[in-house]
Amino acid sequence: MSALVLSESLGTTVRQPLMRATGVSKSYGDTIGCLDVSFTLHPGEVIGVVGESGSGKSTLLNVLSAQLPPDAGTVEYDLRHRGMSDIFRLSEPDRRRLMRTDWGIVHQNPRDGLRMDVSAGGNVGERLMAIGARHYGEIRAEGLDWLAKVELDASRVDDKPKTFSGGMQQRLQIARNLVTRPRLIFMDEPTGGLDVSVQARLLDLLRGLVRELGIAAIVVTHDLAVVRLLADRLMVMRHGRVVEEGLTDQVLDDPHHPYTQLLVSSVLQV
Ligand SMILES: Nc1ncnc2c1ncn2[C@@H]1O[C@H](COP(=O)(O)OP(=O)(O)OP(=O)(O)O)[C@@H](O)[C@H]1O
Repeated sequence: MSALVLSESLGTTVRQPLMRATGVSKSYGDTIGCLDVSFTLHPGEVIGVVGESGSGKSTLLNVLSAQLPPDAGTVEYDLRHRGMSDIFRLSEPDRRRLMRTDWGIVHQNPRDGLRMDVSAGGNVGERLMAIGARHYGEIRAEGLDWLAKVELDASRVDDKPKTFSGGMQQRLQIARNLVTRPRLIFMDEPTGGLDVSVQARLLDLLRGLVRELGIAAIVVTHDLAVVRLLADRLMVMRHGRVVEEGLTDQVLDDPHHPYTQLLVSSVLQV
């Protein structure tokens, strides 16, 4: 009997999953996006999804974040007042509320996650208003607090993100996502397209915030350095399937599947 089942039968505390994917598959005509993916994510846990271009990472992330319905399989999420629920069986307003209040999505391109014609403070503040905040002074104070957390100068609060550098935009996108204290964030290549030195600082910042706030995250990247730093667990994808999974350090230091061995060795050769 597994430890989990044993503890359940003994009535002791069992960690409730935050998200559970079961047999998730999605194809585009004859092309496989992802195939039969199953995993469980616990509160505060960070899972990295790696694999080469076209392996199905973005497809999986889009299904998990309710942006793309799967052809088969289920994605369940621990809703605050309803417990584990299939996200694709929720009504549209319920799903929108979940995405607005409990989830965040950090896009690779900050332009996809920010409103470029709204001030930096407004970008953060409007997320608070979307969950019911109304007091202007408090919203502005919280906005300034979050700009400081992501190391943006308070003097830029009224500037529009289109006047920011790529790294600054990405930090603002992170503030906009985290200000509502989501329980889960989805990140697609969060440091893609940034200079190496900017990437390192951003990763440090992200890691600190995710740990401090105890947020769970699913991070999709082809960059093993990103998951080494951020992820507790790894899933390695190839041709839409998960070919290997486990604790990040274990998978990267002692890869079992030949494809993972190739991925790891190709990075070491660089
Ligand atoms: N909208 C689409 N229409 C048709 N095929 C698609 C579509 N999106 C993805 N695919 C195909 O599905 C497969 C998986 O693509 P996906 O974008 O999920 O991979 P990925 O690992 O995220 O790649 P990348 O790292 O390049 O973003 C690929 O063969 C891709 O060509």
